[in-house]
Amino acid sequence: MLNTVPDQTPRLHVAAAVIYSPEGAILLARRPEHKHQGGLWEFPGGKVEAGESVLAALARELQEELGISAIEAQPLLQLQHDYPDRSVLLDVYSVTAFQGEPQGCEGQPLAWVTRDRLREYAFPAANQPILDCLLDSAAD
Ligand SMILES: Nc1nc2c([nH]c(=O)n2[C@H]2C[C@H](O)[C@@H](COP(=O)(O)OP(=O)(O)OP(=O)(O)O)O2)c(=O)[nH]1
Ligand SMILES: [Mg+2]
Repeated sequence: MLNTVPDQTPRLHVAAAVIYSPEGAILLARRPEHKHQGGLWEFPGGKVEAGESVLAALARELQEELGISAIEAQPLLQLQHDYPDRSVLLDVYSVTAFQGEPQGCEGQPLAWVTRDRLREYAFPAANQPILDCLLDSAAD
């Protein structure tokens, strides 16, 4: 008999931020080795909790992971990616103003990177459309 149970892996909803310094550099954080996609560089953020808005999740994650308060955030892009072990929906925002000095509150290394050097960092596979977007952008 055919297995008629639909293959529906729940998709993990994640809010992530492309955070700009006043000089236009972008903040990257290195994921801890033991986590999913560990050791790779990411745009800070994390899981949207049940009943939470994406912007509230973004603000909460930036506070928890970096100790900063987002002041201005604009939607940049939304993308889906299926890893062998997990499916994600990344909701990516540009954060162009924030309060506080970002710190790796969870011990994660941080790097301020100019757009022309983004290619030197290893990202999770899901991030390719974000990088394409940032590298294609003719803005500033
Ligand atoms: N924050 C972030 N997550 C990303 C990026 N690219 C990418 O594939 N992901 C994936 C990795 C993870 O599977 C998921 C984020 O989940 P996470 O485990 O970091 O979530 P979290 O910050 O809430 O962490 P935790 O409390 O569950 O430990 O999204 C990215 O650029 N930024
Ligand atoms: Mg996170």
